[in-house]
Amino acid sequence: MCEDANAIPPTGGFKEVGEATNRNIQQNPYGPNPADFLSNVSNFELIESTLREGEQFANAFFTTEKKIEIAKALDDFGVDYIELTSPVASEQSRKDCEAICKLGLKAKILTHIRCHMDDARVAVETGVDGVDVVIGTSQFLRQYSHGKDMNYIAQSAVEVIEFVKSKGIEIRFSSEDSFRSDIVDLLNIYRTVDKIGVNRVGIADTVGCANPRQVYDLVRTLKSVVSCDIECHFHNDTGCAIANAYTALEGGAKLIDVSVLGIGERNGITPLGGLMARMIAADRDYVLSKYKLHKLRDLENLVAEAVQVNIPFNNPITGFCAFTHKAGIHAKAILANPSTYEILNPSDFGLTRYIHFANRLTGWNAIKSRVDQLNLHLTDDQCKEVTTKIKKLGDVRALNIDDVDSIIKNFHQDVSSPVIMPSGGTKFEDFDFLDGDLSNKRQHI
Ligand SMILES: CC(=O)SCCNC(=O)CCNC(=O)[C@H](O)C(C)(C)COP(=O)(O)OP(=O)(O)OC[C@H]1O[C@@H](n2cnc3c(N)ncnc32)[C@H](O)[C@@H]1OP(=O)(O)O
Ligand SMILES: O=C(O)CCC(=O)C(=O)O
Ligand SMILES: [Zn+2]
Repeated sequence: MCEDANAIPPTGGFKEVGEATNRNIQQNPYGPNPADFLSNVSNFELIESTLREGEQFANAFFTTEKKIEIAKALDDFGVDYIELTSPVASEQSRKDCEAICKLGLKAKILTHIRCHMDDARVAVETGVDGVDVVIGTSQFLRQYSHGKDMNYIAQSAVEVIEFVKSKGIEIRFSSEDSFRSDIVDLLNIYRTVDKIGVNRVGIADTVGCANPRQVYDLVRTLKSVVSCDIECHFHNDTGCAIANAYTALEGGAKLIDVSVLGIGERNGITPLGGLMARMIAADRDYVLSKYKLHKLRDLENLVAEAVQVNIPFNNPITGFCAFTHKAGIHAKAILANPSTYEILNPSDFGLTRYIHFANRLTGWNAIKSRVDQLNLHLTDDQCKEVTTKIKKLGDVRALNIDDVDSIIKNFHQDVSSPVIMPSGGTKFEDFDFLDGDLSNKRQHI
């Protein structure tokens, strides 16, 4: 049976291509597409917004101490930027921003403000490394939020950007609700702010309406009119936040906004963990060189506890069954080579895989590996026979690991010292020992 995930060759499961030389070239089919010549899939950065967008999550209330703990954990994980709530949101928000700036973290600290000089004046005094400025450009927001036209937006953007730049700190300009904004308006405003030396421009899918093709097209178009970096922010209302982030990088965006578990307004934004899952499939070396992935689970637990939610069962990487294999066909192949049914290697995240064999979908290969683990000796035919018994009980009720182990041990005992019945047959005590809870049904391999 397979030892652990470290036994998988790093390129396990990938196609070998290239016959021109004697060497076979290993190519990752899930990596950057050479046709995306502007792609930043292997060169992306993270703007971590748990302490800004995440604070807008319905359940979030972060004390100063909790913010500091989260900021330190994010920094330790290796995020490039940490974005904080606007210092004009409240007195405590400003003080917290100043306190986090004083921590001396490796990550650059940003604060997020409206496109207004009143906010900018406060922001630059907090000690941040950069300011993220945003203003709505869609008809909806222009009419119902701030009520300003594109000329006014351009003027105030230039004023705020020049002011922040004069303080020697980074400045990003973003249009809110970009995907429901007029493309000509968007390109004009981005061209204007790029000309005056903004560090980054941002695209925001504020309502989560965009799909990956729209994202790719907008990023590619924007890339052709600005020379600065492009940052993207995706809400997850229609379930595209991770896919949109990936496609944005393919199109040439450089920075992606994320939050731990995706917490944010409504159902949130691109989750840090989910994006890590996507990116490690694309470029494992790059991701491992930058981010301490084995800290992900603790980081998610920290934030989940702070905002009083559970880690979703189907969360990428850290969902309780993210590396659990159940059906017999899967289990057999996984035991032979985990790459058969895993695109991610759990050991990259400090995690382990499991075979769930205590159920009626199990197969004799999984049971045989359990027999081996129990240090018992049964022939293949005997393993098949005991598997039939396990499946039979599995048809009656949910099983746990003790159920299966008891069936195996009894079977083993009987075949080792058979009870001779009057008819000359062999009797097995089948299921009379079965009891216990239904937890712990998994076999760790
Ligand atoms: C999509 C996003 O997530 S953007 C980030 C959202 N973040 C926040 O809202 C931070 C927390 N917010 C707050 O604490 C408050 O909303 C504050 C302090 C920013 C403003 O509070 P108030 O002055 O009481 O205004 P209120 O919240 O009711 O309305 C927002 C105001 O900002 C204006 N505004 C909204 N967006 C922008 C913008 N991008 N640039 C400039 N002004 C804006 C609105 O016109 C409105 O102004 P009004 O006073 O003329 O009505
Ligand atoms: O500043 C940004 O780019 C995004 C702001 C935001 O949270 C949003 O538009 O959803
Ligand atoms: Zn948002």
